[in-house]
Amino acid sequence: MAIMSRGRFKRGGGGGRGRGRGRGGGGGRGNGHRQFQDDRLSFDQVNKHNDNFEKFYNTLDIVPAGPDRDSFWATLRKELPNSFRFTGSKGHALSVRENLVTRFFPLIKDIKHEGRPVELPKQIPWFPDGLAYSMATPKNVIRKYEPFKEFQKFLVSETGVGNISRQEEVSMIPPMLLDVQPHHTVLDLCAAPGSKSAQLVELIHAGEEDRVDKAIKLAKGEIALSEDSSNGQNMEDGGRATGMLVANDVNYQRAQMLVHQVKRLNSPNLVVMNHDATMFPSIELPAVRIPGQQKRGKYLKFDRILADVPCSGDGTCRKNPSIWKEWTPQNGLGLYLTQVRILTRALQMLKVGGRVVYSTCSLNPVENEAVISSAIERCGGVSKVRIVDCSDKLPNLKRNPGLKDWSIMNRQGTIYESWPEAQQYEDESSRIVPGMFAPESEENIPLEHCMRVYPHQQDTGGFFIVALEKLSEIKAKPENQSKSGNRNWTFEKPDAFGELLNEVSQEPKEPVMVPESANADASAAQRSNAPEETNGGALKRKAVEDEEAAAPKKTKLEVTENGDQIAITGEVKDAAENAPFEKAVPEEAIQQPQAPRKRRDDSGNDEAFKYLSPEHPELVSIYDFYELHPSFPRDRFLVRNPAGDPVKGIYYSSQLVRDILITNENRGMKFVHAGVKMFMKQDSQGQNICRWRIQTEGLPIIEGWVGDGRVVRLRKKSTLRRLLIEMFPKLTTTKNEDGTESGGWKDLGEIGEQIKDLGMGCCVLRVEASPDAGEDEFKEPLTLPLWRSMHSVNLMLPKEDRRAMLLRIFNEDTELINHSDPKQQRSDPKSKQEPQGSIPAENDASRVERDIKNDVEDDGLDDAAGGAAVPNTEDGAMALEQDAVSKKDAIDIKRLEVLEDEDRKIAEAMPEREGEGDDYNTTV
Ligand SMILES: C[S@@+](CC[C@H](N)C(=O)[O-])C[C@H]1O[C@@H](n2cnc3c(N)ncnc32)[C@H](O)[C@@H]1O
Repeated sequence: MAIMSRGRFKRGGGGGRGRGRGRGGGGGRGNGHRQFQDDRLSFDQVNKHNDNFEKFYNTLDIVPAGPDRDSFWATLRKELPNSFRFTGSKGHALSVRENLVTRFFPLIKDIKHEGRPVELPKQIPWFPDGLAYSMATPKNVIRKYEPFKEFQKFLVSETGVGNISRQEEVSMIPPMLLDVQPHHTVLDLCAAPGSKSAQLVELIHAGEEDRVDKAIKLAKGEIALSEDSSNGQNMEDGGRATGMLVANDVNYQRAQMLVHQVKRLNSPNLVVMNHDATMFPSIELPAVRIPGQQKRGKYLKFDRILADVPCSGDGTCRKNPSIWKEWTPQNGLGLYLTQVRILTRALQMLKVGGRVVYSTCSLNPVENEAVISSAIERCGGVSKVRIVDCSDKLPNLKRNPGLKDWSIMNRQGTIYESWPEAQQYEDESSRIVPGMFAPESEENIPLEHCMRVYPHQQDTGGFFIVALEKLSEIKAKPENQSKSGNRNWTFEKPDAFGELLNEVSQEPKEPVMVPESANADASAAQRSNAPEETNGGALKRKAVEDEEAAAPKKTKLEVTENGDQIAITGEVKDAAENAPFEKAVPEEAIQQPQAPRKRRDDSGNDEAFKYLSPEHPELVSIYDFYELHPSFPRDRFLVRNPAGDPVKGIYYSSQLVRDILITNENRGMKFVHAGVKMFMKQDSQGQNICRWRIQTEGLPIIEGWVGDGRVVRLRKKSTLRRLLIEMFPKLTTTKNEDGTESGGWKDLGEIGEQIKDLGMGCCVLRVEASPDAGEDEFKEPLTLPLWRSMHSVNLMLPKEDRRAMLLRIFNEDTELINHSDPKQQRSDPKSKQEPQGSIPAENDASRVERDIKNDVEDDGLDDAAGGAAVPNTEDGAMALEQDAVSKKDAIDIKRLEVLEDEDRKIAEAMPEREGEGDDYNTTV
């Protein structure tokens, strides 16, 4: 039986707040059958013909005429299969997969749809370890066709807790070609809605669970140093991943969706930003002292960058059939310049030796090969930027090489073979420029190393992917001197003298630097900037000035018509003014109408990120109560209010994220998310109770370092089952006639004694596992937060998560019993027995209610909690809060569904193509 692991890094937490509703979940929505028919009809009814679309790609001969081409068009006219992958550590992912195969394959095998037996999900042959599946039955059918109900429930619930990620098959390719390592600094420039960011975060945390386990055992002296055959693993920083993902999107609304998506990954190594990628600001690193010179900062360079750029998306017409009606050549032409700018900026911000993967879900060479050759030209040619030959990567992925030659179609449908031909007929206002055509042969750009994935090759959407490596420092040409911006451009061989000068000017100017202070071992940041080969190595390094450093402009506050104060960064305004064509930068990026409800500081940040001193008394009380091991880092706790006080929540981030947030404070950077919620304030009566309870989100990160005094160990499934079904089971025993005691803690199996002796407050429930587990035991470990009240104990899980776990572990759809609910207590005859001693109201209900309301408001949960009856015990209030969190998730997911499912909403979020008729460029 697969269950959630105790993973340090786990989507949805270590078994906690699963969001069992998943995007596009649809489970539980009424009216399913009618809806099901409607959706199917709309796909079938769309006219899937467009003369220009077909003429353009047939003329380009992207697929040779004959059966191949017929199959290409026929596949494009069919609905897209449903695909998903298993996530988390490999062992864990394999066990969830086993669940799919053993429990659901037999069910699916018997389903008939449209008179034919349904095909079982098939392993995607190119995806590593057989951990991704594709299923011919479209998503809509699975969502709404009654016989799939159980399978859909499984998909939704496993997606919710992060065991499964539902993602288009082709969308899984770009992150796989980035070759991400746990120490890498990674930037996802156009990240919303975030499916590739999720994959990248997983790759950064790959193997972390094992490394941290080992580091904990070492720190606690449970294994000797000699036993630690680290197998070449980097055990730096307690085995934690030292890398970072910066996930960015220019569109505020979509950046918020991105936050929602990636927040669930509970990664302390993640930052979400909201900038225009064409002029993404340079991120400053902490200053270091240079002997005899002034302090100076330097700029973060990335090991890996994903540029999954906005595109016309014609490879997605299986999912977005209205592309058939709306395709025009303008779509691709209009996006070219933005795409070149994004890729050029990516190359500037890349480390030498680092890698950019550029991808689109468009088939149009103007958005693909032309962008690659134009960006390489702008950055100094093939001696500076190399196209990586990935033909030996993902060996089972069928693909075509990139095009070496192509033609351009103008707005009227006229096709040009070359720039001189276009120049003859196109007027000054035309968008067509020399860079849109195939490069000159002297440029020697091996475009065949690009990768084209066509829909008929493995029954997917269409996709373009290429990996680029930076060979040396670059100085990008001004746009008006390059083929993407100069209509009179002609190829000139980079002259050797100019090259030399260029290289000399790029030479590191600085002597060897040393960290500013011992604490400037704060040099996660410095290590992060070390060249690829030496990363993770010495602290001493040479400073490389980022000549292309783009400083974010200071934020200016302007007042809108309705009186709201909004922040306008000069930088975004510049982006708008220099926009390659109208609407290149979404209106809302300039004047963000839905800008955050609370502007919390003057820097333009939606959020304040203030780090606490490791000696802060509240933190000290936490270390003491939870007996936190001294090896757990104490300088990475932050709060999210401008005053920097631990009022409601304490968050945790990685060291590099901390360095970056601190150094870039008040630089006009738009950080919209960072940090994992680790502790929440809980006002509790009773002495010696820590007022900070561990949050499910942060539990996997800290649980291994919590001292034995706050850990309860559970071995039996039956014990967990009881804790899942019963909320707040009483601990007080009942005296029997023969003088013995029963009930209460005595009914809690192997954890009874432990709980009885445990001081009140929050603790860690560690579910122990063994590979040769018996019937009533676990094969995989699991960790959950538990609350010990004076007279009861309770898993801190919302009801929905309890139900999802009961379903997953016990295959049970059981009613929950809430012992803190007076109504349920009345109807439960057991609860009428007089317990030993009286049970006073456990706490001051109004104070707890206020705490919870505050928490709720802090997280924007006010609506979710509104109207719910407030119970009159602390227990009940806690349950209310858990449910409120769960409802808030449901609301977020609803929002996400609306964004994803409604074409119009996506169109609004894709304003660069607004009015151009093509709104679909997401491949999720
Ligand atoms: C193809 S989608 C990205 C899909 C995403 N990588 C994923 O896997 O979920 C393109 C994204 O680029 C964003 N975008 C458009 N122009 C941008 C710009 N100039 N800078 C940054 N992001 C931009 C859009 O808002 C959109 O979310």
